[in-house]
Amino acid sequence: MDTTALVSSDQDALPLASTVQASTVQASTIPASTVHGSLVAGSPAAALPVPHLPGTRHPRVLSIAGSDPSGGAGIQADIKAISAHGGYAMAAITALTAQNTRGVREIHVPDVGFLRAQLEAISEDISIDAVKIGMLGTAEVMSAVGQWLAATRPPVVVLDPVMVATSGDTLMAPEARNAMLSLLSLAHLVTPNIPELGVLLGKPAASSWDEAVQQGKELAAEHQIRVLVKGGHLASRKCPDALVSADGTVHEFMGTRIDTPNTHGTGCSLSAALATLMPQLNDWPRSVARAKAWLARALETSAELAVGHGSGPVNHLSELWATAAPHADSFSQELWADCAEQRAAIASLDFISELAAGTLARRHFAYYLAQDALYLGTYSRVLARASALAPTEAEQKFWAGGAQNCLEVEVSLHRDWLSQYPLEREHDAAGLLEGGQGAGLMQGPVTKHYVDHLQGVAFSGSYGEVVAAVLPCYWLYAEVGRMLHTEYLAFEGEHPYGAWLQTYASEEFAKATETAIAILDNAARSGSVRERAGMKAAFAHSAAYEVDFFAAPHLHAPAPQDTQSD
Ligand SMILES: Nc1ncnc2c1ncn2[C@@H]1O[C@H](COP(=O)(O)OP(=O)(O)OP(=O)(O)O)[C@@H](O)[C@H]1O
Ligand SMILES: Cc1ncc(CO)c(N)n1
Repeated sequence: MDTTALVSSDQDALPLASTVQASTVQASTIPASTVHGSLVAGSPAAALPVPHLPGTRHPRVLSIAGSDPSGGAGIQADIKAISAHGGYAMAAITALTAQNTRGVREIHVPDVGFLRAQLEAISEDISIDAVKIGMLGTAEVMSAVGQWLAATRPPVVVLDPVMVATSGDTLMAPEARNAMLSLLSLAHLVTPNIPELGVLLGKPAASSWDEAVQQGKELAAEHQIRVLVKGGHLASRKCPDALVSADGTVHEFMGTRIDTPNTHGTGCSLSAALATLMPQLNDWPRSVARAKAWLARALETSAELAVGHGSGPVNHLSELWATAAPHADSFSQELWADCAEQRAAIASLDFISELAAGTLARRHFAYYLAQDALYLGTYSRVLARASALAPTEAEQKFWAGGAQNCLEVEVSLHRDWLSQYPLEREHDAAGLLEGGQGAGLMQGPVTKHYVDHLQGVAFSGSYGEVVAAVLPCYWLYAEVGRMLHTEYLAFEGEHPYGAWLQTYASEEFAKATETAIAILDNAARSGSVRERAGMKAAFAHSAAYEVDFFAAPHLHAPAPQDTQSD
């Protein structure tokens, strides 16, 4: 065949990698099936009984199509569309194309014997619930696929008679038309676009929707097949499709044309989606309605992908990503990166370096302990609020456990530490300390602002926001703990704050932090854009207060008194 026929005229400077041989499917070469009972070669698949539902939640769908390395059409699109609909995707490659969003440059059709080997390897081992057929390219390939279909008789076969790419480049040798016609009756559904419909009928392409539906009826009647006429190529604001049965019944699906250049692979994606939906729904009109609605969403959100400079791909996985956002797992990482400045600020605080070196003044340490005890009382209540808002029992328990721990740590701070590191006496006299063991300590300004912020979020924030507000206390504390513990281990001699620093090395606390981070990511994943913004703000405020909290002892601790050791 004329190899230039496979590529567009504006690409003809680029050679084809292989010379493609034409051959025609001979009806006599298609063996009668022994797989599905009494079916015989050539009996129109559309007239066959309704396919059985698969014995798995994930229909095993085979795409027999060409490869589009840019990922928007061909087997790459099919795999995404099948996966998007819950199917298990398989792919036997008929041809390799060198194409992008602008056009097709080269086509290489491997030895057809190898395609046969691929198909046989699959069907000899795996129960196939549906087959989607895309680019076949040559008559020889069509013949091989026809023979395999006739022998295997998959319960659902959707044939997209690919002839021309969205870019206008040719994907089927013109002389392969007859071979394509021979394949039609082996499919349960044939999905031509308007130009392909014309070619199959040997007529000019329809110039109106009514004419296209009329042509669909002619093709369905002539071959006794079910046809989905696609309106993507109409020059209209509407984008209808029509399901036409062999008996002439027409089921129209109205659609609004989505204003986007990203229509590369719409036909591939639609037919792969149909092949996956049909084994699940067992109803063609319902399958078409579902696939069309999905494709509309994939077209609407296609710009998000920002792939290429021509006609880009549709966003096959947009629905999946809306609930399992691609960046959701890294939302926590984003927050972590956003608070790099705060982390650096904490690391360079005198409080931290002096604590690590053992030179921290007792009064600074005492102030820190007292404020921590005060803080934990409120923090515990905010964790209890997270528990109340939690969507799952596991998360409810996690936060409730955290709330209880805080109270226990608060008690131990008073019992074990504040008694050893009491605040200055005249501050006690000034009312900063009321009662023994530091009960009724007065909140310093930072503690007050921090707990006000936490309480504000707890009062009016969403679950995600409450989680984001409480997370810096876990995460930054764990980070400070890791840092201090490393320094403590390297300390020579007896560290004056050794007993305290050892408590920082808690494995359990590190685990709890990981869980809290995972919960945050989960909440971010199911949250709206607005909620995620709220979460960011809540986290950033808390992170800033964490810095202030560690800085506070040097700024707000009572001045040293003559009798106090310092
Ligand atoms: N801009 C659009 N807005 C909404 N739906 C569209 C748009 N373009 C195509 N479609 C839909 O996409 C599906 C494929 O139609 P189309 O006629 O474009 O097939 P095709 O030419 O085989 O596709 P391909 O681009 O893969 O060659 C149909 O359901 C059609 O209605
Ligand atoms: C491989 C391949 N199949 C089909 C199409 C039709 O969109 C394409 N562009 N590329």
